[in-house]
Amino acid sequence: MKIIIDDKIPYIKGALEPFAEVVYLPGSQTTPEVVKDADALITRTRTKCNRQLLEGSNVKFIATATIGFDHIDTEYCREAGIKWTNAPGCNSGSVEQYISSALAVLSHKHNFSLSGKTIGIVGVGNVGKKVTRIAEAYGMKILLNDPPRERAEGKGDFVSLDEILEQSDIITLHVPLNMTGEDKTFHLADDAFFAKAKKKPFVINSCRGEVVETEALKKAFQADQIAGAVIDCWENEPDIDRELLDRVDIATPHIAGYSKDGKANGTAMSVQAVSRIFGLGIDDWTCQNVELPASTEITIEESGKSTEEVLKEAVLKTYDIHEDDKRLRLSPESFEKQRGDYPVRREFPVYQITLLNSSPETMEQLKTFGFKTT
Ligand SMILES: NC(=O)C1=CN([C@@H]2O[C@H](COP(=O)(O)OP(=O)(O)OC[C@H]3O[C@@H](n4cnc5c(N)ncnc54)[C@H](O)[C@@H]3O)[C@@H](O)[C@H]2O)C=CC1
Ligand SMILES: O=C(O)C(=O)[C@H](O)COP(=O)(O)O
Repeated sequence: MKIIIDDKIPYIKGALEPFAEVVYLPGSQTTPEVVKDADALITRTRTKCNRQLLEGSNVKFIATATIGFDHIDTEYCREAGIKWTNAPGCNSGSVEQYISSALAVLSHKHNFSLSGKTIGIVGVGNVGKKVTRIAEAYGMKILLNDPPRERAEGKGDFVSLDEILEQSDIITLHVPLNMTGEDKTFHLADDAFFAKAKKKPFVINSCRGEVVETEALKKAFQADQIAGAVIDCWENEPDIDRELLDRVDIATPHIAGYSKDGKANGTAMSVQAVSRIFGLGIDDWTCQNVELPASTEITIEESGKSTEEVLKEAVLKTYDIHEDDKRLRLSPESFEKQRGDYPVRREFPVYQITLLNSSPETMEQLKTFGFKTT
């Protein structure tokens, strides 16, 4: 058996070598010639798994170590009898941390409290649910939009996209990239979307670049329809629009999901999937030696601070989104390299917080974020 693995997938070396010939390659070098005699691919968003790559090959199974699977032509795979899987939820905690940090930085930069502001969450799956949790802890009012869930589960608390646009101070997008169909999300944020945004909101896109139409977003800035934007996912990555880069509040190179925890989950889920499909007997394989930051202990003095201030301080001590923003602005041409060389980031549950002069309410909300507390 031969398995081709993207060489930017961490912690995987040695896992499959006892069962197969394993070849590690950059996503860009995963060509039709290379995959011709492979049985399985373990891949990332950078490899388009379509007819052009796969036709006439031996590939029977593709595991992508990511949540999104818009790089897999699922219709072609069905026709060709190629099974595939993604890694649902693997880095949703990382995106939650990214949004927590982005909200903290926006509120500092524009001098407003998150508490009492209305956040519209579009797409309420693994990521959207976690963002709901942290937004509630910050004291925000929540509006949820998810038509597929609404159809399946009933109206419940869901609202229309128009209501989100009319009432939100901040809108954050967490939908998959759907190119067509009833739930199309390609250019979901277009001219009409921004024209309906009544409260001049901040817009956050950490799902897929193509969900927001770049020209429409630039026009929305010019027309003063939005207060600002946070962009992690861009159209035409890695060749991103420089004018947009200059306009947005926070710009990052598609790294919202790049905590080590998220990467390790994606790797483990992919290895386990290959094991199940080919009967390798390592269905419970997990990653070893996931790096920790220099310190996982945080001490915060609560006196004189609101719960929101303490939460923002705690979040920024684990992950300050400014660092990613600075690197991208300094060197937008090295977008892909910055992703490949991404520093160690760990999610909230690895951190122990000591809160001095603590209030029960703040302790409770720190726990909601997933911190260990004393
Ligand atoms: N920037 C990054 O590093 C990362 C980006 N992502 C992106 O975020 C997306 C969401 O991730 P998850 O929440 O884990 O996925 P998920 O599949 O758990 O949830 C997506 C939700 O969006 C809903 N949805 C689908 N079409 C919709 C529409 N037209 N309008 C409103 N809601 C709609 C679905 O019903 C579902 O509840 C992924 O598909 C991926 O593209 C995910 C992880 C990391
Ligand atoms: O999981 C997803 O979906 C993502 O967008 C990933 O964080 C992207 O990771 P790469 O596959 O591009 O490394």
